Amino acid sequence: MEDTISISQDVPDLELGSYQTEYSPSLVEANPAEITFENLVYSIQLGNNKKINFRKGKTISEKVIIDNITGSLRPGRLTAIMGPSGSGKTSLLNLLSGRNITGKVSGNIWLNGRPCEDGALSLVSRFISQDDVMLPTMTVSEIIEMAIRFRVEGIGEEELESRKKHAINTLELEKCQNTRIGDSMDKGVSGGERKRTAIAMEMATNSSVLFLDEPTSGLDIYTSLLVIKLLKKIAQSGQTVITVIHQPSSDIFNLFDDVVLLSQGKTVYFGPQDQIVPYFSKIGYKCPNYTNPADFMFTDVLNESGKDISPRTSKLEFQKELSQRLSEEWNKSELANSLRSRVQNPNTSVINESSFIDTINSFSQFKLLSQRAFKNMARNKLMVRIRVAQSIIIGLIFGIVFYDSRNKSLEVKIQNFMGALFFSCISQFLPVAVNVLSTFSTELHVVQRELQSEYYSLFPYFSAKVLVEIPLQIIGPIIFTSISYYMIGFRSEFRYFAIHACGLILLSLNAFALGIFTSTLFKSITVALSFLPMLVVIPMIFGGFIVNTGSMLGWIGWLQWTSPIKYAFTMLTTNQLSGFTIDGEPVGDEKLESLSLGRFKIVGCALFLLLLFIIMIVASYFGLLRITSNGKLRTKTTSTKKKKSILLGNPDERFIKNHSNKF
Ligand SMILES: Nc1ncnc2c1ncn2[C@@H]1O[C@H](COP(=O)(O)OP(=O)(O)OP(=O)(O)O)[C@@H](O)[C@H]1O
Repeated sequence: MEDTISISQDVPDLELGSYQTEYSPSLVEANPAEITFENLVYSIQLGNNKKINFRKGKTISEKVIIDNITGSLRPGRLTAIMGPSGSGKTSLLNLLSGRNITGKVSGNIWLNGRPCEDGALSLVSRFISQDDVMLPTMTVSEIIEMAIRFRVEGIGEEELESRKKHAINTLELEKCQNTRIGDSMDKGVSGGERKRTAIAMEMATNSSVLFLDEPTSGLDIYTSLLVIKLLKKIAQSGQTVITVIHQPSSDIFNLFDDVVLLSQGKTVYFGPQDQIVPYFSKIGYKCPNYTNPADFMFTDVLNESGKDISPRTSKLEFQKELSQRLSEEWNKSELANSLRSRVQNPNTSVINESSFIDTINSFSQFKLLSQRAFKNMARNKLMVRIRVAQSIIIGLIFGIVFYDSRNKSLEVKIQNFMGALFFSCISQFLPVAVNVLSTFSTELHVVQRELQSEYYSLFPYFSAKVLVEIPLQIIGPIIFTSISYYMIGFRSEFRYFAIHACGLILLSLNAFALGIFTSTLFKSITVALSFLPMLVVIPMIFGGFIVNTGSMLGWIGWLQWTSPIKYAFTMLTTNQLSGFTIDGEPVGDEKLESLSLGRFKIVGCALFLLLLFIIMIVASYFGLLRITSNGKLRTKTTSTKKKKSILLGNPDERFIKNHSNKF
């Protein structure tokens, strides 16, 4: 291994710091990958927020975000995508990597000449997004370790430790490696440390292509330089590295091999970094000596003072005209011609299996995710304590309010029993659904990000989540029943107690599934929380206590059979009243009949509760699938197997003619 890193002949000799002797990004030999694309257009429908162009009197229903971009991103080179805010940098990165796409896409993308405009690039690339959400209960070291374990099947402890150490040292995370990520309520690592952890997660494993969306935002100048130098080193190891960057310092700017400059979704420059100043000088924008070229581009080129623009022109129109003019200049240039010719003659070297991002098998994913979920739950003490405290406090309140109802007069006893049974059901339904909804919605952001990065797939995650949460949904009703049951004075034999607890456990599981399902219906937790009462009120009304379900109109009465509260209430009531006699009078059965709870008894109701739970869990899974696959490119070839076979196959016909000797 080298002792020092020589960045490049033509960049300043910058000190890399101590990490350079320890870190080698070439953990796995990268397959050279050239990404070429032609006439890429990405537009979105404006939906209800249609924009009216008053001057022309037309309604614009479509916004063009990426406007006809052609280019090539080469292996062994570090490419920066730059441009003013809103110019389409992130959209271009997403489009190329096949992530977060919600609009219409046209044009072609190739990897070594193989078509991959259907998001196939995600199979060979890692993506470090701006959004660095992570599980707040995990430490920096655990997060990096988890990322490696998800990527490398059966990794040995020694290799794991060495990769983790490399990543931690490289991103200078030693000081905070045992600190939890934290969140707004429970402060953990700083913003910059969190960002570096997100980068370290992806850097601990290798691939042919690395996309980064503003990896230096929130970092100080020193750390930003450190990160870009690391990217340079990774590029030099043969990978194709593409990063979106905002206002780089001149030291950082000089480290880039290629620069893509965008304005209003159009290409203004796409070529070698060292040609950008001569190019703009040639078209009339001379960069003064000792000025950071990046600053010059932003202030003098992309925002030139509008001296030759009519005063009546709005800023937006001025920007549009300027972008149009600069992009026309670009299209006429020699550099653009050579870029187009490169796109027509790409590197067509063979792509092999080792280029694909590794993920461990589904069973290993499930095991890892279960361990993580257990750890997360154990550390999320507040939520566990709230759930246990809720059961204790509500159990005590019920016990006190309905205390010793067994020894009251018959009317009072029946009235108290009914009230206690119904509200026991409510107490194990409503709070559970709300708790699950609020905690799961927060976790969902992390899961979405990890699914997008393809650490694991949804099924192992979901199975692990359900498996780990079930014990908590069982403990709550058991605590509640243990406290309240005998205080209220329900039937004393153990089997009645057990049936009572079982009914509440099944109901609590239904509430858990409803909470997850509701969180998959909406993107915003606020909207989901506002919608939840409706999903809870209906089962309550049809629960068999508030309204006599036998007296309901037929066309609406069927709703009672969708209410888990109804089944649990019927189960609990039948358990207490069935066969209950006073002086040989079947008082209990008469009361049961008058309630018109239907023909299902204890076992039938338990089975229906189980069935509703399964239906709701399956619905939650598909709900999750819907929201987590939102934004992935969905076009003609959707299956991963098919995408892989295209990448492993021959290049596009048009390149075979040009490159008959290249593969
Ligand atoms: N799904 C979408 N719906 C509506 N507008 C969108 C959508 N995606 C992108 N845009 C718009 O497209 C433009 C480009 O967005 P993009 O995020 O790519 O810009 P950017 O150059 O990365 O900006 P920044 O530097 O501020 O992150 C913006 O005007 C943005 O509002």
